[in-house]
Amino acid sequence: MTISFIVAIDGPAASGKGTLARRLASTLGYAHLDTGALYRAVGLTLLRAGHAPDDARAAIAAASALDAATVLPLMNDPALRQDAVAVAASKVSVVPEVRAALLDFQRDFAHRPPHGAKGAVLDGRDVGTVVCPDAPAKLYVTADVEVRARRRLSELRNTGAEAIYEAVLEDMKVRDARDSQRAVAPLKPAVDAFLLDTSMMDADQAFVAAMDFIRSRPAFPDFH
Ligand SMILES: Nc1ncnc2c1ncn2[C@@H]1O[C@H](COP(=O)(O)OP(=O)(O)O)[C@@H](O)[C@H]1O
Ligand SMILES: Nc1ccn([C@@H]2O[C@H](COP(=O)(O)OP(=O)(O)O)[C@@H](O)[C@H]2O)c(=O)n1
Repeated sequence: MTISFIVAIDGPAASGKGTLARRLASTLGYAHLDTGALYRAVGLTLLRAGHAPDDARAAIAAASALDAATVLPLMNDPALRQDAVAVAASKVSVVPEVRAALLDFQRDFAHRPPHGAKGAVLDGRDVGTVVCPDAPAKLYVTADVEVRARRRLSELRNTGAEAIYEAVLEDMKVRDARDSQRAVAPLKPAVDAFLLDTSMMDADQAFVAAMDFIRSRPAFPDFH
């Protein structure tokens, strides 16, 4: 059985992880998992059931109830991209049992990617540090918070949402702080991660830099 080549991409909100991960996965023929969507799915489930996102018991129950059949339809729900759901995700994700309930799904995806893919690209906050600490290619994608807020602002406005820069910036700072200061699986670069600051890079430049890094990894199987 061939070993799945795992690419772990972590970083704060709107740094460009998802854009990069999707493009790397399609170029390499690998499967892609947006791990944030799992936490968003838990947050959205709570909001829709009328629970507060900091209701740990409800969050644990929702995370434990998620399986491939229930999470996949949620992953494509446009409501997942709302900022209120990102905030809810950030609140449920501080609960250790929520993280534990989602861990096997992420690891199974990475090590046995669907459709017989030869590798997997996972993006999130703790992929290179907790989910797949042995991943042969780890990237930490970041950008100045003002740059990220402007990117998230245009992303939200493109979905028709009313968004104000100052509010998006403030929300992002609060969420980044919660993600990096939490006791369990805090957001931080793995010691062996390639640091990619996209503040002055467009998506193409970030992609080229990431591909160069991945190709340089000793375990990277040539692909044609
Ligand atoms: N390098 C980049 N330069 C400019 N805009 C970018 C870049 N990477 C992504 N974007 C845009 O910024 C927004 C957030 O990117 P995304 O990949 O969703 O970030 P993340 O997954 O880290 O939250 C999206 O609208 C995306 O098109
Ligand atoms: N591996 C992950 C991915 C997301 N998350 C949480 O889920 C929230 C939403 O993640 P996301 O990747 O969808 O958020 P953006 O980076 O797209 O803004 C994050 O703010 C984290 O609090 C996490 O704790 N661990």
